[in-house]
Amino acid sequence: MASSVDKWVGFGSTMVGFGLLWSSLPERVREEARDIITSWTPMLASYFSSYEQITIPEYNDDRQFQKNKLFDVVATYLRSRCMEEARMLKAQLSNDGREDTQLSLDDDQDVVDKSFRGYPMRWCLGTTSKNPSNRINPFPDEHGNTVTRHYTLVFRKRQRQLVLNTYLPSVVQQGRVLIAENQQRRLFTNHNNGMGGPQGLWSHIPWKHPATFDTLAMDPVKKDELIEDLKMFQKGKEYHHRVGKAWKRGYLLYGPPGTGKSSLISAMSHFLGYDVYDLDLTAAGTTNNELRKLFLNTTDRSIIIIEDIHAIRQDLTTMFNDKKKVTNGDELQQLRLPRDSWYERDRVTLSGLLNLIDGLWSAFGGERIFVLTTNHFDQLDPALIREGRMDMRIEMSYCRLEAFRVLAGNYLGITDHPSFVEIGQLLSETETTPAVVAHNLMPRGKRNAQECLAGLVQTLKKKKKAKTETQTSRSRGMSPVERPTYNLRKKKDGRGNRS
Ligand SMILES: Nc1ncnc2c1ncn2[C@@H]1O[C@H](COP(=O)(O)OP(=O)(O)OP(=O)(O)O)[C@@H](O)[C@H]1O
Ligand SMILES: [Mg+2]
Repeated sequence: MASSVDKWVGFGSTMVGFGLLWSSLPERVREEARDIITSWTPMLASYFSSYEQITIPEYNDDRQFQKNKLFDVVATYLRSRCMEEARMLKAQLSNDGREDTQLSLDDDQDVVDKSFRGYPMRWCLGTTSKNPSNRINPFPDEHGNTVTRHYTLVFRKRQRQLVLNTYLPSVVQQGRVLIAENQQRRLFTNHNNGMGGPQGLWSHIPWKHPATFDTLAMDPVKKDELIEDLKMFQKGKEYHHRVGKAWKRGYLLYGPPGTGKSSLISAMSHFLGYDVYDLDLTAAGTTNNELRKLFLNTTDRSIIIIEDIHAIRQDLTTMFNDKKKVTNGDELQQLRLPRDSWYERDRVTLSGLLNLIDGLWSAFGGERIFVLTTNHFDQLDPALIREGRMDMRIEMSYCRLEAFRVLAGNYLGITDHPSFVEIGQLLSETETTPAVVAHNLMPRGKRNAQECLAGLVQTLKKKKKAKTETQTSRSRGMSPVERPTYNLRKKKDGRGNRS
């Protein structure tokens, strides 16, 4: 039996023989052999290794430098789950207008996510330096190469199916929720932004409206019902898919000015973590075609609002009806509309709008909410509000005691006071909007809570008196404007005599 020393001697002479053979080969053959060995090495290594890896590059493709959304989702997930054990961190101010410091992993930092059923998932943030394939090179290193970052997830081979089917989808889901929670909401508008190109269809500013469901004064039953509905909608991806319905929902908010329709939209946006798109159909140049483009350029998880829909309906219907009457250029001139735009396809029409809300186009993307608002429910076209198109109609009405308690809590920090009984009674006898109540509760100068409440009582009493007077004049068949004139005449005639 050969000793171990003999084995090593045999191995050494084989290697020497191989070395001599290698050096006797021509340079070209050696280069080719080197290339083949280099290309086979990772394959062989992965064949024998018990680990696998998935790489998530920061950019989808180095020609366009389009950001890979998954990269941001993973970064956010790791930031919240695995930061504690990381030794090398980077800090920056968040770029959404807030002043928070944001920590993230530094390049080449490894972390292990232990939250997945006890299986260690190793993540590493690495960098790649490549020769740019074209002239665009936004991130050059000192050699002119393109430097980009990527996350690598390393896991055991036998966990492959588990990672692909369960772990990664859960990282994506949690990362998206965290992004939504942390992100500053944005308010988009299509109104006269004056910017060209597809990026310019919408311009946006940070969404700063402070109203939330906690500060919103409305019927508590209706509020709870709406919150439940929103929760169901958010969780409804599977459901909508199963029943073959686009994952979208329509809400119609109606009620007098100052009853909180816009405040409710703000509360919905904060609750869901969605951006808001304020779609102004009367903005210059908005046509059916433009409307589709605008819609295609909204993101998932967004609220698309169309305010004062009753006014839009009138515009649309008027245009639609007038079109049938118009036969020549002179009539177009009379209507003062540009000649070129006087074709249905060049205008926003009711059918164009309905197609967007409920037709084929509405199925584009997912998790979108349409909110239409109006002060004149009775003027709406039935087609616009038919069942199924607007899933929920929410009436925002005048302020009553329950809603008042919320406002008193917001503005004065109190939820009960002896004057609440009288205020509740006066509110039920008048048509007072939450906006008017809120205005009266605003501490002006050195007014304390007691004085604010007393001021509100005075305002409500005046409103009640005015209402009673109006009702009395109506019952006598006179308008309140006529009454003073009548009284004057009654006092004196033209010559100064009493009549
Ligand atoms: N229900 C409410 N809860 C809390 N605050 C309210 C409510 N309604 C009105 N307000 C107060 O009045 C202001 C105006 O309300 P908001 O803009 O939401 O009314 P709106 O119904 O959208 O009115 P409009 O029909 O004129 O657009 C709000 O900024 C808020 O201060
Ligand atoms: Mg409003």
